[in-house]
Amino acid sequence: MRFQSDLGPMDLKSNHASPVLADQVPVNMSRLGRSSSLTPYSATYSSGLHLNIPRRRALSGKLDEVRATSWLDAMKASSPPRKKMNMDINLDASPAEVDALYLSWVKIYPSALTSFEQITNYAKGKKIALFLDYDGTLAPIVDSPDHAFMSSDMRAAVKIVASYFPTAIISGRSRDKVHEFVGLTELYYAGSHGMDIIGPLRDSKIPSNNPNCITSTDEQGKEVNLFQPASEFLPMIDEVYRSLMENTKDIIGSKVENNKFCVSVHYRLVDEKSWDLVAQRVFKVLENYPWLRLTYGRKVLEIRPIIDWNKGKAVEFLLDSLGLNDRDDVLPIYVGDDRTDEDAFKVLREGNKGCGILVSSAPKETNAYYSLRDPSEVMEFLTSLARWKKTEMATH
Ligand SMILES: O=P(O)(O)OC[C@H]1O[C@H](O[C@H]2O[C@H](CO)[C@@H](O)[C@H](O)[C@H]2O)[C@H](O)[C@@H](O)[C@@H]1O
Repeated sequence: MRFQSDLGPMDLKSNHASPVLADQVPVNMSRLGRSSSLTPYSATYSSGLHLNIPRRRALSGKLDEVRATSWLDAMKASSPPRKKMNMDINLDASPAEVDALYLSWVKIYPSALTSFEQITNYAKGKKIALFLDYDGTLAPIVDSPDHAFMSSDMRAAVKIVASYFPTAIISGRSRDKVHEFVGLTELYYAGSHGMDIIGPLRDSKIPSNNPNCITSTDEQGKEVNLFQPASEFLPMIDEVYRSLMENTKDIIGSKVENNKFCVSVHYRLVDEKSWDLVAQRVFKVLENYPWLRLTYGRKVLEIRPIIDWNKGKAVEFLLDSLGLNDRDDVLPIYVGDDRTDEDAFKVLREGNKGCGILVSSAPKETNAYYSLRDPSEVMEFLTSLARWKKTEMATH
């Protein structure tokens, strides 16, 4: 299966000249191993997915300076106001130029709504598996992370689509929090960027001796697989959460969120003049935690274990648990809006497995094949998918 845009097969390298900063930046290169009681480990489950702690390289002080500047640039560029677009685009562009840029971008990453027929043509005779990000995808981005509610219409759309296709929510939030927001029991949930997964129980390939994967029961008493590849990091994450709270408490507007296996430091409500202060404080705290790394999302710095695990691996894990991985008769669709969703888009693109749909109203470098402007278009897409399936079932 090969997805193709209106302009022909995707060639990411030639689409955009200047990719944004690489997000997998390990922190505290210089104090490697000083304060951690953890030893490097490598875990695996039998489908061939590996959890590796990457080797660290020493960085000079000069490089550290470059890194800090790059982070500030990245922080400024994340979730840009519409008139500024993002750092791939000329910052001085006028609204008309911005619109023109969007129109040429959407030719490369066509709307999943206007390309709906193309998508359902791929899906004919296949089983769709649906993966949905939460913030910015099912719920609009709002100032306060505690108030990122999804609408009841969106909930109804997710519920109906999940009645036709296996559906999972994959979020950077803690699994409990995102489950609470979504409020549907019929879905699978992966929180902490995939480091906390509740998936289906099957006579799966996961070896029973894998300490990160246990059989558990969900709130309904149903048996499920609980996979927590970063469980060893729990005390460290709690500690760093407290330390970040303490060290940022004087920065007005900053907010630290405990997402169980990762921590978010929000700066959406911080005066832009203090963004470098936020970055400095976060770097300072992380100096003591060589086994944690920093990534970023929409006006948020995210601190997480350095294990080789992400939303892409979570998609593979869930497909595997569902018995749907590496099958020609399966079409996984992943819908997400942020940098961490790119890992999932990449897995689907590289394995020619399925399609990623980026939710964005601004041009962005992406590994997705299609785009949707905002959560309201996501809702329309989900509703259309359910309607299409219903008709297909009635006519076959
Ligand atoms: O993977 P996701 O479900 O997209 O989670 C990523 C982060 O989402 C949340 O932060 C973002 O949404 C907030 C509410 O709209 C917004 O205020 C914030 O600026 C955004 O970055 C969540 O609060 C984070 O913990 C997640 O890491």
